[in-house]
Amino acid sequence: MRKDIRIKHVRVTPIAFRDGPLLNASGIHEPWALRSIVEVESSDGRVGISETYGDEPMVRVLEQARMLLIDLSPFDLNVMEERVRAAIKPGRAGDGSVQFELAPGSHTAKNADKVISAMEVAMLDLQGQILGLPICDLLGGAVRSEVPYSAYLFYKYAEHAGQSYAPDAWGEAVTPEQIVRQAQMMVAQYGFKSIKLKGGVFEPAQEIAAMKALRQAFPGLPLRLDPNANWTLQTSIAAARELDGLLEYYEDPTPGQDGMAELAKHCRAPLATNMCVTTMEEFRRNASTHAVKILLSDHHYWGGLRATASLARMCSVFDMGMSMHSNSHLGISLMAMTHAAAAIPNLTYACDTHYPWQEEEVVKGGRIVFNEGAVKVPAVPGLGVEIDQAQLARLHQQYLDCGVRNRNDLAQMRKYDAAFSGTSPRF
Ligand SMILES: O=C([O-])[C@@H](O)[C@@H](O)[C@H](O)[C@@H](O)C(=O)[O-]
Ligand SMILES: [Mg+2]
Repeated sequence: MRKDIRIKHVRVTPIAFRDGPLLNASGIHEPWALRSIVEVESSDGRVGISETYGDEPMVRVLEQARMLLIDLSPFDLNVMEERVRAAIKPGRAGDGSVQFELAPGSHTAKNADKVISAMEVAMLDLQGQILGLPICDLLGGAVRSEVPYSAYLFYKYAEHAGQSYAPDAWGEAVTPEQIVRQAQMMVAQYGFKSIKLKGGVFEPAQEIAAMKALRQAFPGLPLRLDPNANWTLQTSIAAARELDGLLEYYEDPTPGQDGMAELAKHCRAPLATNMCVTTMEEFRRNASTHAVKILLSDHHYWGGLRATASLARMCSVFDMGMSMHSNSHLGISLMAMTHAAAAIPNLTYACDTHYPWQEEEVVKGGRIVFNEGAVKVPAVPGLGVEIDQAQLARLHQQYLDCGVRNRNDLAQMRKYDAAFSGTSPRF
């Protein structure tokens, strides 16, 4: 009987994989990106999986939450959620964790939502396997057969300071010409149909020039710019004038909802965020000003795939569009994102993904294939990917060896420039 199936083991394995020297408002990516892989094993021998943040405080709360699932049915999502909310509390200031602004995974305030998300995806994977249905069917069914992603461009150096492995194939990207070359490589390899540039790194004039160069090189493609709130309101207004007519959306140029609301008065491009609407309280506030028109969801910190679908309904009630945010991730996250996006009708913007920046994989069969910039929604039961145990062991060994335990782009940047302030907004 399906009802008798129970969860018997939950395993959490932190991993580290190679990541490029990608620049952002806070600094630069370290040579190793961290993730946690969760395996939930049922009494009938199936294993449901998920992928989430790998910073030390996150690994700690996942370890704490693990036992809460034992003897639950994989269908007991609500009980799992109640148990996690009762047991997992937000971290405290000064508890040693790095509250890194650009990586919501390091924010211990969202501990319960992050844990619920990780457990929910693995339990949905089990449910799908038991019922013989893909996860998107458990979310109400796919409204699209493939999920479009966007080319996510980064300013970057050619190699890491003190690099211990061979540099990636993307090369340096600092000038507008190099950014265009990066876009051409990425579009040629993945077929993306829209482009996002991670900004907030260099003088705004340089980033505006890069956007204009991208427009020239890709006349028909939607373009987005995300300075991660590293521009003042004045800079953002001036840049909006320069970029008028060029942006599909203008993502988090300036900090806070008040700044974004003021900017909205001077700017025709819709404003988007994954920074100033990250909680229900912030959602309510934005609903009253309607400053931000597009929300970048992220199931990893919004409480899971079902919570993301509910968030999408709220977006439609308040006449907001929906897109999707990402951090460095591998194929298990990519497939969870794909199921969610397939089942959310109003997620109409191509989703973000860092996937092209990752060379390593933890799933069987190697890297997930993109066709014309999109990932095919799996029709097989569950998530549609399985763990390659040999790769998991290898990436876990890298975690043990690499020494990184909390993402810290600021500290990494100071290895290149000891005087780097990291203050924001910087321009
Ligand atoms: O990976 C990065 O450097 C990004 O800047 C990431 O940390 C952000 O969370 C993200 O991609 C964003 O859209 O703000
Ligand atoms: Mg963003």
